[in-house]
Amino acid sequence: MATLYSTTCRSISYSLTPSSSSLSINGQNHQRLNFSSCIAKRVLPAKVSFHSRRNFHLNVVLMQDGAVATPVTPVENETPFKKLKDGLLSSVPSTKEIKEAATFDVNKDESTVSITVVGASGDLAKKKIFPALFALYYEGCLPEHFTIFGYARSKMTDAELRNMVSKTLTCRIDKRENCDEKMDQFLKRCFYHSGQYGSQQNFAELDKKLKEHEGARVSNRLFYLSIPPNIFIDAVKCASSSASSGIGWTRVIVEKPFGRDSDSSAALTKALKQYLDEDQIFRIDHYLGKELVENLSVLRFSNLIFEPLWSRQYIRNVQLIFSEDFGTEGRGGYFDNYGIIRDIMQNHLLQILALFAMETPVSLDAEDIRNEKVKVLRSMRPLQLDDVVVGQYKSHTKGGVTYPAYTDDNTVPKGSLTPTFAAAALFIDNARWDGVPFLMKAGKALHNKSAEIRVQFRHVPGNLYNRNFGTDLDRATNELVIRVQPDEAIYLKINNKVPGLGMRLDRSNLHLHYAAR
Ligand SMILES: NC(=O)C1=CN([C@@H]2O[C@H](COP(=O)(O)OP(=O)(O)OC[C@H]3O[C@@H](n4cnc5c(N)ncnc54)[C@H](OP(=O)(O)O)[C@@H]3O)[C@@H](O)[C@H]2O)C=CC1
Ligand SMILES: O=C1O[C@H](COP(=O)(O)O)[C@@H](O)[C@H](O)[C@H]1O
Repeated sequence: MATLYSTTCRSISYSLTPSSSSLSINGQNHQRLNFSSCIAKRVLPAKVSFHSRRNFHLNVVLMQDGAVATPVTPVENETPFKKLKDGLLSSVPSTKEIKEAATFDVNKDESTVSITVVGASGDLAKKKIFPALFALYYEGCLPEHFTIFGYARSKMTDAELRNMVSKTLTCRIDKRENCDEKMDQFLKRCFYHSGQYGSQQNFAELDKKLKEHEGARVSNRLFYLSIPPNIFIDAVKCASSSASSGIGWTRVIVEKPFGRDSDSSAALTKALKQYLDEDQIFRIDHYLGKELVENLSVLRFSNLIFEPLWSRQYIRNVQLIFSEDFGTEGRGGYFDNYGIIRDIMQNHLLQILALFAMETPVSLDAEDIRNEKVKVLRSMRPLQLDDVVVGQYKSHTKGGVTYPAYTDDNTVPKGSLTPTFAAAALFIDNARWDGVPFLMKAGKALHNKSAEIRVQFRHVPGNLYNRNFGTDLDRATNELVIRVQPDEAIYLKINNKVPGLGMRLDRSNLHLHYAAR
């Protein structure tokens, strides 16, 4: 049993059992969660964009859990690769295309790419960025001449960085050939420089080291900001003044959250633009690169059976669910300033919602998709406090192991009221979705790690078979489940006759299980 408080800090009770949980929003039981005990499969983000002196752009999207890094305004001299397709699978260049383009773009020019992971000692760098860079390397999609630098305040040698990174590298599931050898080669290309994020001198030292590796080649530089947002500007200022490339491009990948609210987001953009042009800034949301999120639009727009059902006429509610089975674990310095709504809902879940609910875009071009997403967002009703529940995880003991409360984390201020759990009912006031609740639920330190989209369809009116189910109408509702992670799957719950004599019905799953493909 966890105690939650609402946004006005009223105490309410929320019961959570290992197999399911039920949450009441607006007096209705909208939420049904099935927590399975699947083991989380680590996933990798990456979308790196290279740009040569000839202004040839290459957006490399390779990872099963890749991120979509998008400059907001289009860049001149666009090639087909430049147009990011905002998470649509069919729009992403194949590995072969990427390799060919990488060879054409970078190697022919004998240019080099230096990737600096700013905040290399942190969670994101360890869990996602280095593994993603290795996966790019493994697939042969990094240019011949590249160097990776970790940059953070922590004191570390190159060898210590390599040791840290090596613990998180994995080979992609189906390709293990030469993996150890490739890892060794990759690690040899990784270096570390310790420095403060606001120190011009420390970035100038980094610049010197980068130059040693780049030699006389055209040097393109990418800075990946894997740091808490409050130090983005310091780092960008120093990187652009003291460590940007003299004769190649310099680009910066910025992680979410892009501010705490509309004003701070605008202020962040304004501040970034003091040092960078818009086409140097790549904002990233790694959920858009997850396989099943990419597949969402394919599922909708290339299967005639789904699109006609995709509206208030047939859909009762849509649930967007994120849960993690671990807490902040030392990330409190960042997390406590943001909370679960800004950490997960406002970006990852909202992007999925927009992709789910948008009208058919004119084309798969990024601008066209963005336009449709914007329409969805503009049609959304401002969230009412009564439609939100927030909570914070407490300490509990399970199987003899005691798990800490959020406020037990040393990096979390004592007495913090920052929510680590939130559930909200959102509404899109347009012709397609009027009255359909989009239920978001996100939490840390819950029973399992998973991310799902659940689409619950309406009851069959006057269902002939009602009595075969008794009065439990929920049991008879069709449900489409898109399991983003772990163990990616799409399944449709249907009612079915139990084979044999008589007329007994049960629920069956029409299943697309990725692991079995
Ligand atoms: N973790 C994740 O899975 C994801 C994170 N993100 C985003 O990535 C960014 C980084 O996240 P994450 O890696 O989790 O963050 P961390 O809290 O792990 O911070 C990264 C590094 O930044 C430095 N740092 C931390 N706090 C401060 C501070 N107050 N002042 C100066 N330096 C600090 C630390 O390095 P040192 O002390 O060595 O300098 C730390 O190792 C955030 O914007 C987050 O939203 C996005 C998607 C997923
Ligand atoms: O953006 C974030 O995402 C991670 C979860 O990402 P996943 O790909 O592992 O599901 C989350 O842990 C982190 O708090 C948040 O900043």
